[in-house]
This record gives sequence, structure tokens and C-alpha cells, in this order.
Amino acid sequence: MTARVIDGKAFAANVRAQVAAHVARLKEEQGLTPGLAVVLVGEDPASQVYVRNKGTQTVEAGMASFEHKLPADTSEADLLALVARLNADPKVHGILVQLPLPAHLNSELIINTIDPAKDVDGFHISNVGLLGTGQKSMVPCTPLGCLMMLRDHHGKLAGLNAVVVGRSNIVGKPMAQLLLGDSCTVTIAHSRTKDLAEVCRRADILVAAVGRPEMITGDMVKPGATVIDVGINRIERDGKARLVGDVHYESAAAVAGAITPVPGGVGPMTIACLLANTLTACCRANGLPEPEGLTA
Ligand SMILES: Nc1nc2c(c(=O)[nH]1)N[C@@H](CN(C=O)c1ccc(C(=O)N[C@@H](CCC(=O)O)C(=O)O)cc1)CN2
Repeated sequence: MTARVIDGKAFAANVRAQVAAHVARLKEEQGLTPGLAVVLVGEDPASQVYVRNKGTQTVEAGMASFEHKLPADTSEADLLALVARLNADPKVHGILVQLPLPAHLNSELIINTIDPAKDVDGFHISNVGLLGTGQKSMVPCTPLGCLMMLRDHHGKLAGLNAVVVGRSNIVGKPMAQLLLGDSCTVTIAHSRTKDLAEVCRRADILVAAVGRPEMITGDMVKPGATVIDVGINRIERDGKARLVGDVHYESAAAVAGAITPVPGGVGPMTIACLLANTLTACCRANGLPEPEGLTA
């Protein structure tokens, strides 16, 4: 079997086009422009690229983009004061603090200072609790993107066996909650899971989010399964820099029914879903109906 390749780049472009169409209607009918504030502390090269792409795609969708670039030695008090200003700013419907933050800053404290209604990353403890109890929340962008692609590929997910490899707060745990919300039978596996290969082979849906290059190999994949690769690992091979996922693509694609590539799979969906969340936050803040198909 050769797997169908799920084209995240094309999927994300479609999500962004839907967001842009909603934004145009909001402007025309309500005189509203959704606004996203992105805060970057320091000069991590990958984060700089992600923040630049977020700003560009926000503007392309017709929304207002507010970028705040702060030096690496910014104090916690100054960062908290900026978050407080953004919380109070009516032009800002979504706030995102780019991670990772420099080590001297308490990420948890800063994220939990964001107004939960503006927490378009879905990392605030209130949103984590709401998602965990099946209530309306802001949903983390990467798992939301994975869910959208899975729903599109499978139609209904109810009753499918899903295995999520990885237990991070940003991807693994919310991914498991979302799959449970769609009535999958969910297993969360991790580095200390006994006989990981056997657990993975039970999965109709296998989500790899462990942060270890090419750890999930074809022998760990059930024939016909859908494999979602969340990993983004920069490695060197044959003297060349390469980007690989947590899945060994060639061996897994030979067994799977469908698979996301790296790059061009889950990654582009992260920013597309950030735009979708900003639109959702703007609609909720103004008591308007939420955009269909762009939320969990
Ligand atoms: N506050 C947040 N910080 C971080 C998040 C997040 O969701 N919120 N996620 C990641 C980084 N990230 C967005 O911030 C992100 C990662 C990857 C991509 C992407 O499009 N990847 C491409 C490859 C790009 C490359 O060459 O590096 C792909 O997979 O095709 C977009 C956004 C950590 N921080």
C-alpha cells in the first residue's frame, strides 16, 4: 500500500481563505476587524520566522496584526505589563506569546495572565480545563489543525482507535482530548510506554508528537492507518541540514492509508488555526455566531 499524502499546505491555504471570507463579511456587516497581537521575546531564529509568518498571514486574511518584539533580557514585570495592556485593548481579540520564552521568564505565569477569551493559543489553564471537561474553549492551534485534517479524511471519527504518542501540554494532551471529544477510543503513549510498537499498531489514527526524529517506523503502523506527524526536527544527514518529522516517512507511507509529510503537513495548519481562533475570539467577544467548520 502507498499512503495518500495529506497536503497540509493546501489544507491550510483553504482554511486561511475561509477565515479571510469571514473577516471580509465581519468588516462589511459589523464594521469589525479582528486583531491579533503576537509577542516575541529574544531572537530565537525559528521563532523569528514563525512570528514573521504569523504577521504576514494575519494581514493577508484582512485582520489587524500587532507585533511586539522585546529584547531577550526583558523583565517578567515588563512582559506582564504588556500582556495587561493587550488584555485591556479592545482592538486586540487574540494574544499569543511565542514559545519558548527565555529561561528567566516564567512561561506558565505569563500565559495564565492572558485574558482566557483572548488566549488564541488555548494554553491558559482555564481553556485547558474547559477543553478537558468538553466545554467551549479556545483550542490549541496544532491539535486543532490535526483534528480538521482527520475529520476531512475520515468524515466521522467515532469509534476509531486513536493513539497519541507524546504527552506535552501543547500537543499530546489537547490532541487526546479533542479525539475523545469526537468519540475515538484514545490511548496516550510516551517514552516509557511498554511495547510502544504493539500499542501503535492498534491505532486507526496514529499521532506522533514525541519530538524524536523518525522514531515511529513502518513496523509500528497498522496497515491502512492514518498517520499524523506533528514533529519538526532539524537534523544533519549526508552533511546537509534536513527537516524531518517524528515518523520515518518512507517506511510508514508504505504501510499507512494516509500520512502527513514534514514539511508541508501539520506545520502550516498551526498558523491557519491561529487565524481561525482569532476570528472565533472576535466573534465571541461581540456576541456573534462562530464561524462554522473553523472550531472544534
Ligand atoms: N505560542 C506558541 N508558540 C509555539 C507554537 C504555538 O502554537 N504557539 N508552536 C511552535 C511553532 N510554530 C508556531 O508558533 C510553528 C511551527 C511550525 C510551522 C510550520 O509551518 N512548519 C513548516 C516548516 C517550517 C520550517 O521550515 O521550519 C512545516 O512543517 O511545513 C508553523 C508554526 C512552537 N512555538
